[in-house]
Amino acid sequence: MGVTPFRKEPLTDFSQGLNRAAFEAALSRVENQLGRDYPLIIGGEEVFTEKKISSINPSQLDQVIGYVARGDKDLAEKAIQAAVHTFESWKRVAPEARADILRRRKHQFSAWMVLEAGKSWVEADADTAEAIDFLEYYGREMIRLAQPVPRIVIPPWNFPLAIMVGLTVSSIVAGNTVVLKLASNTSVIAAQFMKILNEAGLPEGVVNFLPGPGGEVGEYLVQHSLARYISFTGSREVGLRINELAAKTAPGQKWIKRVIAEMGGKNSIIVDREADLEQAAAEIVRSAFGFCGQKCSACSKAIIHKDVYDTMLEKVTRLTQQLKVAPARNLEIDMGPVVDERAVEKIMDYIEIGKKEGRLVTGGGRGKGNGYFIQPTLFADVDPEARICKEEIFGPVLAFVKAKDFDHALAIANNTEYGLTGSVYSRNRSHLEKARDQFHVGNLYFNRKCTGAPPAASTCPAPIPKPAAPTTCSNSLRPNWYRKCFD
Ligand SMILES: NC(=O)c1ccc[n+]([C@@H]2O[C@H](COP(=O)([O-])OP(=O)(O)OC[C@H]3O[C@@H](n4cnc5c(N)ncnc54)[C@H](O)[C@@H]3O)[C@@H](O)[C@H]2O)c1
Ligand SMILES: N[C@@H](CCC=O)C(=O)O
Repeated sequence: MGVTPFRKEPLTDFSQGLNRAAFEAALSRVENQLGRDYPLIIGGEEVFTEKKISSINPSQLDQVIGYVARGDKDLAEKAIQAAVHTFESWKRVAPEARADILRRRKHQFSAWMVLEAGKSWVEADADTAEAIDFLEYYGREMIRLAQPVPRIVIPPWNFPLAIMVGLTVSSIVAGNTVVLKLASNTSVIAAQFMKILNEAGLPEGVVNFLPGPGGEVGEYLVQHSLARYISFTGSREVGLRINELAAKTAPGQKWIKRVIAEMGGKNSIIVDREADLEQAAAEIVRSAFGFCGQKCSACSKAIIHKDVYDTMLEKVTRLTQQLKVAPARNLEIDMGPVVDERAVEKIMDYIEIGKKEGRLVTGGGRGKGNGYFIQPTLFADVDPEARICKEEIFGPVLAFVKAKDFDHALAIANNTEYGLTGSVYSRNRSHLEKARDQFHVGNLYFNRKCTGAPPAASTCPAPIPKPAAPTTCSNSLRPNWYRKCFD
């Protein structure tokens, strides 16, 4: 049977009153459901536990989003046995991903993300659209995917719908069964998604829902003799630990475990002497401060040709100072809160480091309000060897670095152990060609921001050969692998 071609889910136009009203209504509906209890789901059975994960609204710390049951090693054992048991029947069934069920509740899922993850309306809408894209994409890709096995899926909290859905659905459409070990911060959104899978008619035991601490439940699953495939997205530190643990053979283990680990980034935008500076400035600000810089793809290093450095610094500073930081519940914000207290501490530590390594131009402190707000922060004249130029901060902190020429800019961009995304703004074709060869990243963009990779939809005029994979970014399951385009 033929399938219709993949089409990217359109984003919501919030300038339309009807769309704003529909989103407001979804927020109100979700607010009426706050504070509920959510069970684990193992082999289709709901399991409530004594210990619970309390999920709170990072924009408003006294608001509880929900209480989610907390897995432990015994429950992890049950979940893996359920996945192995169900695998025997599921591997013979070829289901379709039912994107329509999620599409009908689009705003509702986005509303959960506004409240639980602190995403702005626009960022939450894009996350939901990407989740729908993954359902559509993997529904079509199922026949090309690997031999089925029981899988462990470990997503991060920062794309609480899109990445969790992408990792889970890419597994199940190919006939795998899944133990889904969630990030605790955003487990209510995932609990809502479990309801959708149930409604779509997914048999019990195909996806087993297991929130719980990474060090305890995650490591137990990864080391289990029956775990055969681990799909992980998260920090480099945890990804490398999982890779190491999975490489050790457990007693009774028959198969060599396979690990897909998509990890962190330290991403640069290069602005050349000949470039559209207005566009570059606006998009540096979006890439650096959209969702508070809490994207693996976020720009945290702006590398600027010396001839346009002062102009760019002035433009980016002005735009940064205009950003409105406030609770994510309101449409008219540019930045909501960061996700939790740990994130606040880590980011504020980096800001203190930045004060010693560069010149603080704007920001540098906590934002106002009863939430995890941090001001968008810009450091200028940062040395390429500075820590804030090399380490992933995962927050709203941007370093400006001056380059002598284009080759120097590329060398600064590549001066990191990460290799995830990067952009070049230039009108010089030979510089773009050079970047195409020498900029060491997984996703490279020309004259476009470095966040917001579209699943499956390539705008490249022609395919370009794939280079050796960067050491800390394995995107092998991602449909957007190594896209280099002019747009
Ligand atoms: N490359 C990508 O596509 C991509 C996408 C999104 C996020 N990220 C990265 O993810 C990070 C932010 O997400 P995070 O804070 O959730 O990351 P994290 O590594 O702290 O956690 C990711 C997941 O791993 C689990 N975990 C933690 N310790 C574990 C252990 N010892 N064993 C097994 N599982 C364990 C967590 O509970 C969570 O579910 C950033 O570094 C970001 O760059 C990468
Ligand atoms: N898909 C997102 C990155 C996900 C990581 O956090 C982007 O391309 O900006």
